[in-house]
Amino acid sequence: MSIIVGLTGGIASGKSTVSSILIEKGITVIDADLEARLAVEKGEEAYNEIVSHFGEQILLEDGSINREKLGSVIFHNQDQRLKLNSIVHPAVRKRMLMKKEEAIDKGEELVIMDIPLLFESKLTSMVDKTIVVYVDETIQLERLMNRNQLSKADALARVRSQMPLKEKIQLADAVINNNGTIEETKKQLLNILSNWKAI
Ligand SMILES: CC(C)(COP(=O)(O)OP(=O)(O)OC[C@H]1O[C@@H](n2cnc3c(N)ncnc32)[C@H](O)[C@@H]1O)[C@@H](O)C(=O)NCCC(=O)NCCS
Ligand SMILES: Nc1ncnc2c1ncn2[C@@H]1O[C@H](COP(=O)(O)OP(=O)(O)OP(=O)(O)O)[C@@H](O)[C@H]1O
Repeated sequence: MSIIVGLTGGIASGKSTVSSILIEKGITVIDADLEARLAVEKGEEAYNEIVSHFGEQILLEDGSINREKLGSVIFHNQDQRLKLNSIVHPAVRKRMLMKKEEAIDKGEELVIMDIPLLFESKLTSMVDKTIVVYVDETIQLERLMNRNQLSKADALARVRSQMPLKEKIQLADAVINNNGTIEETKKQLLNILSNWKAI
């Protein structure tokens, strides 16, 4: 029997950091951000729909999607964000479910699905248990501004485009507090998984 864990949190709260710890241990992590990138590559259906809705000005010279530009549109405009979600999310869901089935078929005992919008998109039925990676908003903004070279206003717009982390905590089976060091985060993660007898 496989146990499927949904790993979520807020933007820049530390999901990828937690995922890397798991990947190092040889555990399969299915990454929604990665699947979303693949789903909008040139030639994919979602790519064509994005170009027809957002126009060719959303493309780079090589014809691929200018992610920085698309981000600056959708993180400041809810209607455009919902439109992009409606184009990309069905393809992402399909890819994620395929990967999950593959992992189950291989007999993997623990499978992690790293899904930033797990609660917003009501995808909890895809998983058995949920972990939220939490950080205080001040730390979240600092890390996001540093990682993406964003202004405070742009970072705040991205944070505000998601369900507040404090609400996600209420919905989670387990919470990792990632305000501290990565070592502290790792300890919490291993503790949760061993309580669930997942490792
Ligand atoms: C807007 C895009 C082009 C920006 O690309 P960029 O390379 O700068 O960011 P990346 O894809 O790595 O996402 C970074 C983080 O932003 C947040 N985020 C991304 N898309 C959204 C969204 N539609 N709503 C809220 N938060 C989002 C997530 O926390 C994600 O982990 C890209 O995020 C995108 O295509 N988003 C729509 C698909 C989506 O919802 N992806 C999230 C998981 S399915
Ligand atoms: N405990 C920590 N201490 C210091 N820096 C950290 C810690 N955890 C994560 N970071 C840094 O914070 C940033 C955000 O972390 P990470 O990329 O793991 O977040 P994420 O939740 O995967 O983000 P996104 O939603 O954008 O995909 C990264 O630059 C990462 O190196």
